[in-house]
Amino acid sequence: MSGERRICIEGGHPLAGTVRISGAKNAVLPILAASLMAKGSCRITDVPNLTDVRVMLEVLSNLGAQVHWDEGTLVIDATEARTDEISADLMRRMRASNLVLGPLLSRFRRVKLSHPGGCSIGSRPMDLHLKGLQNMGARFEERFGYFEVEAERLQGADIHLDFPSVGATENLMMAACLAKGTTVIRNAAKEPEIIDLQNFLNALGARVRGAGLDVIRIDGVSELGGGKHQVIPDRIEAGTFMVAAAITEGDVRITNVIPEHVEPVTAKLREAGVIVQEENDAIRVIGTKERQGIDLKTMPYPGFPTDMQAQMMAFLSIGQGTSVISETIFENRFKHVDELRRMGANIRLEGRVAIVKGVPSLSGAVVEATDLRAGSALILAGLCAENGTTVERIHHIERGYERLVDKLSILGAQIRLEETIFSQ
Ligand SMILES: CC(=O)N[C@H]1[C@@H](OP(=O)(O)OP(=O)(O)OC[C@H]2O[C@@H](n3ccc(=O)[nH]c3=O)[C@H](O)[C@@H]2O)O[C@H](CO)[C@@H](O)[C@@H]1O
Ligand SMILES: C=C(OP(=O)(O)O)C(=O)O
Repeated sequence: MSGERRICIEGGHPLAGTVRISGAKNAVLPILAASLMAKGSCRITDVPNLTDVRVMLEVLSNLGAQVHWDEGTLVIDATEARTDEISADLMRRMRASNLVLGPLLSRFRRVKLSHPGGCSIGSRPMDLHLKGLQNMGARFEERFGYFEVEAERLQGADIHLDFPSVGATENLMMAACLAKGTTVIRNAAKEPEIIDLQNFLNALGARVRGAGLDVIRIDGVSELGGGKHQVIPDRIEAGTFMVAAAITEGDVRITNVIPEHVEPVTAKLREAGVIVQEENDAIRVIGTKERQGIDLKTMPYPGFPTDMQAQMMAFLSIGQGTSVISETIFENRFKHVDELRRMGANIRLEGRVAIVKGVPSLSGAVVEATDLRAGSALILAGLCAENGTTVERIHHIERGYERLVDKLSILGAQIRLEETIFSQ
């Protein structure tokens, strides 16, 4: 038996009410990888139930970590963990599986993992991760699609990243925790998830400072123990709900948000005519008919996040203005354009720039989620389209949104999950 899941939406219902944001996927994944370095029990709360989290937990269990997960609280004890080959299948299922490289190398001095490969948004090489580890004394070989990386105890080093890569910053920060001496990472990524990782590592006894700035310093320690940590709210899920309120001309209060983390989205929605009211840890978004075309360019934090580009494009597809969207982070992150066109959007691509000419309305169609955020953009388009929309290949969406269909239903969306079972 095999099944095919899809999401069906009847558009045209303004969203209203309150929605709570889950813990951040991009914060919890490096935190789970980091827990492999701890000798002791780690208690992590606000862990979202996502496919990517489940895959990472499978990786941890296969490496001998004890994992207990109950209602958003995870207890992980990796005291008895060992280094082992990580199956190509697990590596393929989740890009962020490459985040175990730094922790395993640092603790066990040897690691073998298959290349996580590219994905539909770009080739996603790991050269910056490996170059940084080489600076710390690691040697690596790439054979038959596997990386074999080895080191004596890693040595602190002065590392300048050519680009503020999120994953490379995280891998090097984690590797440096158990290294001998001090590591300095310059031109580091400044995303909020990097600060969350620093807080987790320090709760385990690491000595990391500077996360959120260009330069991060890590004084190596000989061992990490257990600790407690609450994962920060997911700024991309929050941004997606902000656009959901705007695109349906609804009125939604979004709780468990750090407003500063979604500031780039807030600024662009306001520029486009949406009302956004900030509270301490909540945001209220009120959509209006007065939509303006805007220009936006994806940039490393605190610039506009690439992970919100597709959702904003769906929003800007409707209205009177023309918008210009430049994607500077990933070379192939416009796959949603063809699908939005199927729904009547008027979008022209010129290399890494999309020119979006607003249309009065979109019409429902059968469309395909080509990646995680492309999928959420199509759901947003479906929420305001005339007639019904069916979004297929939703396993991409389930990688990064916890209970998306339920949360949208509670806000008044006419949306349901459908499963067709085929017998073979
Ligand atoms: C699990 C997680 O946190 N994923 C996020 C993380 O991905 P990820 O950590 O993979 O993103 P990076 O910041 O590393 O990648 C950004 C750019 O740098 C390039 N690059 C990266 C590393 C390297 O060694 N060489 C290289 O050329 C990539 O191909 C890409 O073009 O940050 C991205 C950029 O904000 C987000 O879209 C992803 O949601
Ligand atoms: C690209 C994303 O994630 P990942 O790096 O896990 O593929 C994303 O969250 O939009």
